[in-house]
Amino acid sequence: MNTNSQVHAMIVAAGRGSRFGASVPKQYSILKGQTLLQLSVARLASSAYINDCLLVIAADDEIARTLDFALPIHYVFGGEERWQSVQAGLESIINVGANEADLVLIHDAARPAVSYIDIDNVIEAAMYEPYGAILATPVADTLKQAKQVKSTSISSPSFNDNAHIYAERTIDRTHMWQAQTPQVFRVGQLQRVLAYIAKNNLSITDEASAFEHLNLPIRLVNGSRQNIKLTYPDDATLLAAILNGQE
Ligand SMILES: Nc1ccn([C@@H]2O[C@H](COP(=O)(O)OP(=O)(O)OP(=O)(O)O)[C@@H](O)[C@H]2O)c(=O)n1
Ligand SMILES: C[C@](O)(CO)[C@H](O)COP(=O)(O)O
Repeated sequence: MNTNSQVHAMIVAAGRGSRFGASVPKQYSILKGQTLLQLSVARLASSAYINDCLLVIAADDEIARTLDFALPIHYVFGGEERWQSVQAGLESIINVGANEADLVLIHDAARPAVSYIDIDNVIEAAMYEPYGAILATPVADTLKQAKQVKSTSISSPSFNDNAHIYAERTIDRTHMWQAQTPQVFRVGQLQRVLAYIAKNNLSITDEASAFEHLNLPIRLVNGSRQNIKLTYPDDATLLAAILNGQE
């Protein structure tokens, strides 16, 4: 196993942040005086394995290039789906000479609280893997599978008058983990599995899923529960508290 592979880092930042609902894409929300994107680049910069970073941005992004970053930056335009943004970034990395056995690290711009320890842990784990490794954390809460039921009773004003959500069943959480980023893969292997996703018109929400479609093993590295993704409005308060606590 090539345990001294070069690491090519990319941050995916081409999303719209629709669930967060801000006036600008959430990666440009300000916390502790910087955008989430700048904070996430700074976290990658804390790793000795990472010396520059590819930013995958939207074609109409007018903010990224106005910002200062803690690493030398290159840019590429993303796609409609997150995995297509990753694929665009990967093709750019390959086009500038990445080897098949090199490692590519993919991180969400929306996860600025990742620790350098976790970054180095997942990189070092991937160096001993033929396909890759991702940060993840065991599910802590009881998991419910939900179902929507049209309401027949007098609806409470706080509920949608047409339907309520009910618990259908509980999912055994014994072996359930929540995936995070960074996710780190062999360049050539990620290129192959994303081509499979595209060819078969499949939908995935993380790159590890593409390997799972082909029954290829991706190692889970236990990461901090502080590595949350800014997704919904009330995540901002939690993320600010986490960042303050990490000082
Ligand atoms: N087509 C896309 C979609 C998402 N992302 C990036 O992937 C990360 C995680 O995705 P998510 O949290 O879903 O971000 P958004 O897609 O922006 O959020 P939403 O689904 O609420 O619109 C974010 O940093 C986002 O910028 C991307 O680069 N390209
Ligand atoms: C990649 C990811 O952050 C792992 O949990 C997550 O899948 C991103 O999903 P999103 O719907 O694009 O936020």
